[in-house]
Amino acid sequence: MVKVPVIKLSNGKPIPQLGLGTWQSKPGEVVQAVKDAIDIGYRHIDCAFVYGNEPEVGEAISAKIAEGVVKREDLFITSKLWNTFHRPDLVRGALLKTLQNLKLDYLDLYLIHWPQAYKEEGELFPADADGKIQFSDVDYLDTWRALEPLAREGLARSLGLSNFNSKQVERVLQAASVKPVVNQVECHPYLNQKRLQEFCEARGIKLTAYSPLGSPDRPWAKPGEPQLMDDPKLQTLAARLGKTVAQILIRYQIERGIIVIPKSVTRSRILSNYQVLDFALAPEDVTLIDSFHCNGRLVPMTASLGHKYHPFENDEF
Ligand SMILES: NC(=O)C1=CN([C@@H]2O[C@H](COP(=O)(O)OP(=O)(O)OC[C@H]3O[C@@H](n4cnc5c(N)ncnc54)[C@H](OP(=O)(O)O)[C@@H]3O)[C@@H](O)[C@H]2O)C=CC1
Ligand SMILES: O=C1CO[C@H](CO)[C@@H](O)[C@@H]1O
Repeated sequence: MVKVPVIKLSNGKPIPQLGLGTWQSKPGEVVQAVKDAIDIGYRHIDCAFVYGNEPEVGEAISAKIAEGVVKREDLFITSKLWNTFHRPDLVRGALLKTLQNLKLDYLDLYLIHWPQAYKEEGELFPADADGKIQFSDVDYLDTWRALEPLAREGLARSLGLSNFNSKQVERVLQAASVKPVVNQVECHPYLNQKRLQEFCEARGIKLTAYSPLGSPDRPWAKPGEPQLMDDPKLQTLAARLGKTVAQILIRYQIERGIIVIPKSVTRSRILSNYQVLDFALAPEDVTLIDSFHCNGRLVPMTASLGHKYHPFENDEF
């Protein structure tokens, strides 16, 4: 099978352009999903503490290393610092906990999951009596400065951001001595992130596309809400090319030089999502898909609207 393209990050480290997402992959399903993915050829797994399944992802990784299918150095493992651990004195412990969960001694990439912090040392979604998330005003620059020594120590080979808007990215770049190399953001045809991609790439930061299939299992989707993969224009294109809509959506990001991390716990889909390496989209098809952009954000993080660092409230991109 054709190999997944590898992108060189601005710090010289390679990242496989296609990875497996793990949000909402239940502990009982994710062990097999990650094992299947590694058997199929995936070498990049996207994790996060808040997904609640790092121990099981780690179990699958350890099993495949023990079987001799892969070596640790063949894998690219990303995880993310959750919002309740932004306070500088909590950052090291959070990373060590993630490493312990994943049974690893280093991560390839550690991201600040969101720029906005939540009240520390309690629930991961600390809510008041009315169900409103309780914020913390820790500045993400202080969080970043706490991450830098951990990268120097080798606990994370690269550092990055997630859900940071262009102004927030710039603010980190101005303060950072270890530069962020990735910004992981929602990205698919309805929200193609063209401006953010251009902005970040001009500054040595690659985008990773999350929810590339439109996250049909997102918990806040309203019943009957149209799904990206059901879009008739995409279905027509997929039929013309003899591919599935999911394959078109994944290949779209590969054509654009964006890293892409579709999630599935279904072996047949994990396989077909990987079978995107032996065909290309014509430039006019990429342009056609680009034209579907409608600022259609599917992960708006409404729970923390009003936070001074909410990335999607005040700034254009
Ligand atoms: N940094 C951040 O804030 C965020 C990061 N992420 C990351 O990005 C990953 C991907 O995004 P996510 O929101 O999960 O959504 P995706 O867009 O990857 O969609 C996942 C859903 O699509 C289904 N699916 C997968 N492949 C196919 C296929 N070939 N045909 C039909 N349906 C398919 C999956 O079902 P099934 O599993 O049942 O097969 C699942 O329901 C996450 O898992 C996570 O790792 C996501 C959101 C936010
Ligand atoms: O990665 C993510 C998916 O789930 C979380 C909510 O539970 C989001 O906050 C986050 O962006």
